[in-house]
Amino acid sequence: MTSLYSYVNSPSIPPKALQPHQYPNAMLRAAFKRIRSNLTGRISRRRQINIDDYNIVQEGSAKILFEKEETVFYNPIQQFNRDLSVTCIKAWDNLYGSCGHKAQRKAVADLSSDAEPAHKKRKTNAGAAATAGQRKPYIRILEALSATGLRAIRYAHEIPNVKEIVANDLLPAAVESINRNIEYNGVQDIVRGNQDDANVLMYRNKAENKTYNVIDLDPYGTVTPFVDASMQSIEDGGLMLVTCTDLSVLAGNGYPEKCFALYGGVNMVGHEATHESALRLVLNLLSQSAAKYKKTVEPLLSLSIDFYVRVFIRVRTAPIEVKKLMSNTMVTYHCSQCGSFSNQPLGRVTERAGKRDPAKVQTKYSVAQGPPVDQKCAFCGGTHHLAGPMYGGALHNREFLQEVLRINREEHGDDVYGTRKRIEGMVTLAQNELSDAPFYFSPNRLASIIKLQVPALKTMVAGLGSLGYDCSLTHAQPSTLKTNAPWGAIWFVLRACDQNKDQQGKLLKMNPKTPGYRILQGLDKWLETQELFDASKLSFEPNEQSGHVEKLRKLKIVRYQENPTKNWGPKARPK
Ligand SMILES: C[S@@+](CC[C@H](N)C(=O)[O-])C[C@H]1O[C@@H](n2cnc3c(N)ncnc32)[C@H](O)[C@@H]1O
Ligand SMILES: [Zn+2]
Repeated sequence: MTSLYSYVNSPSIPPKALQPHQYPNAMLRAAFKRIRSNLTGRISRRRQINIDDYNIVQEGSAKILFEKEETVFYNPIQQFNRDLSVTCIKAWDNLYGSCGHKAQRKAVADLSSDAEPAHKKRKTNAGAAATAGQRKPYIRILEALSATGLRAIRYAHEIPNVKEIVANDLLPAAVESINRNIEYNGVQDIVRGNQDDANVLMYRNKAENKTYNVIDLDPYGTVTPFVDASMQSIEDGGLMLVTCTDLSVLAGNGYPEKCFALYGGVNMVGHEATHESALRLVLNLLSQSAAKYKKTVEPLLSLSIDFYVRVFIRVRTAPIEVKKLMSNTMVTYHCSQCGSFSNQPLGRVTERAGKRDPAKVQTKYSVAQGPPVDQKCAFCGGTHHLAGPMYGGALHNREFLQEVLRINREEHGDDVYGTRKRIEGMVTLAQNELSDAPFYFSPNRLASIIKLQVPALKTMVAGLGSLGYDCSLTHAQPSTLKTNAPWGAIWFVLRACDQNKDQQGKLLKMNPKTPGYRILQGLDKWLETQELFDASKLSFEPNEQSGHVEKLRKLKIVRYQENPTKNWGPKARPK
C-alpha cells in the first residue's frame, strides 16, 4: 500500500549517532537539533512526500532518499572515500583545528601540556574548554560538488565541532535531493543546500570575505577547474580534500598532452609508478595554485585508491615556505625499456651559518644543476621519457596518519564505518612508506627483463638493506618496493638473486638487442665508475629492513582492495 505521510515525522528518521568521544556541548547541540527538527517537522507537515517513491540507502550515520529512477549521482563504492574523509576531518580538527579562532586556540593551548600526545591533549582540552564554555562548534565546511548531500549529512552527523556545512551543486535535481535529505536526516541546523556553480559560489564568498575551514572537492573527473577558487576560499590552516577520477589522463598511457594541459605536468606514461606520479601531479597543481596567493600546501595524506586519487592537504599562508616550491618540484627521467628513473629537482636550497652570527642560518635559493642522466639509459641504452613537473616532497604527514589510525581504531566501529578495516590497512601502508623516495618499482617486472626467477620481496629488501639502503612497500601498488638505493644497486642486488651462477653462459643464450642483455653485460663496468657501495657487504640474511617489511606484510590488515561487488568502478553521470 502506498503510504503518504510527512517523512520528517516518520519513525525511520535516523537518530543522531552520538559517538562516545563527543563532548557535552555536542550533546546540547543534539538536543537543540531534536527540538528544532520537531519544530521543522511541524512546519513541514504540509510538505508531504511519498516515501514509496524513494529507495532509502543507509551509509554511515546518514539515511538518503533516492528517486527510484536515478537522477542524481551516487556511487556506493565511494563509501571508502567518505568514511576516510570523516576520519581525516576529525584528525585535522584534533591536530590543527580551531585555526580560525585565535582566542579559542590560545585558550585550548593554555590548557594543554606540550609533552602530551595530540589526541590526549584534545580530550583534556576539549573537556576543559567545554566545561569553561570555550570550545564552540566552529568548523565551516563547503562540499562544493555534493550530488545527494550524503557526504555533507554524514559530516554533520559524525564530526564534532561542525558549525555549518554548505552542500552545493549545480543541478536543480541534485539540490532538491540535498534539501530533501537534509530534512529527512534532521540536520537543518548545520547543513544548508545551495544551488550554484561551485566557482561562482566560492568567488562570491571571497568578495564577502567568507572562508571555509574545510573544502571538499569531489568532482566528475578532474578537479582542475575548481582549484583556484578554492585556494582563495580556504581559511588559513584549513583542510582541503580533493578527488580526481580521471585516471586515464592522470595515470594512463594515452593522453600526455591532456595531462599537461590539465595538471601542468606529464605522468609517467607506461611506468608502473604512474599512480604515484598521478598523486604528485595533483599535488603540484594544488601547490602552484596556492603559491600565487602566498600559500603553501602541506600534504597530510595522499592516496591512490581504486579508480581515483584522493589527497588531503593543509593550506597555510607562509611566503617563506612558498620559496621552497621550486626545489620541491621535479621532473623525472624514466627509461622506456627497463623503467629505471632519475628525479631532477627544479631548484636548490642551501643553508649555511650566518657570517656575523653563525647561529643565524642563511638560506639561499638557486637554480638546479642537471640533467642527472644522459639521453639514453645508462643501464640498457633505452630512450628516456620525461615526466612532470610534479611535486617531489613527502606524500604524507606521519603525525596526521597516526591520528587517523587512532580515531579509526578507538572511535569508529564497523557498524557505521563499513570500510574501517580497509582504512586501517591502507593508512598503515602509507605510514610505513619511505617519505623521501619518490616512486616504486616492481621486482617482478625487473626480474622478467633480466630473465630471472622472481625473487621474494624480502630477499630483495634484505639485499638492498645489507648495502645500507632503506626500503618500504607502497599503498599504491601491491608487490612493489620503494627504496633510496640508486638504480645501479637495484640491478646489482637483483642480479645477485639469480640462482644461476653461470652468468656468462646465460648471457650467451640471451638476445644481445634486449634491455636485459645490455643491463647484465654492462653492469660491472658501470658500477666500477660509480663507487656507490661496498659490494662485499651484500648479504641476503634477514636484517632490519627486511624485518620491517616482513612484519608489515604479516600484519592482519586489508592491504589492497579486493573486488567488492560486480562491475564496481567509476560511475557515469545520471542521464
Ligand atoms: C561526483 S558527483 C559528487 C558526489 C558526492 N560528492 C558524493 O560523495 O556522493 C559530482 C557532482 O558535481 C556536480 N557538478 C558538476 N559541475 C559542477 C559545478 N560547476 N558546480 C557545482 N556542482 C557541479 C554534479 O551535478 C554532480 O552532482
Ligand atoms: Zn633502461
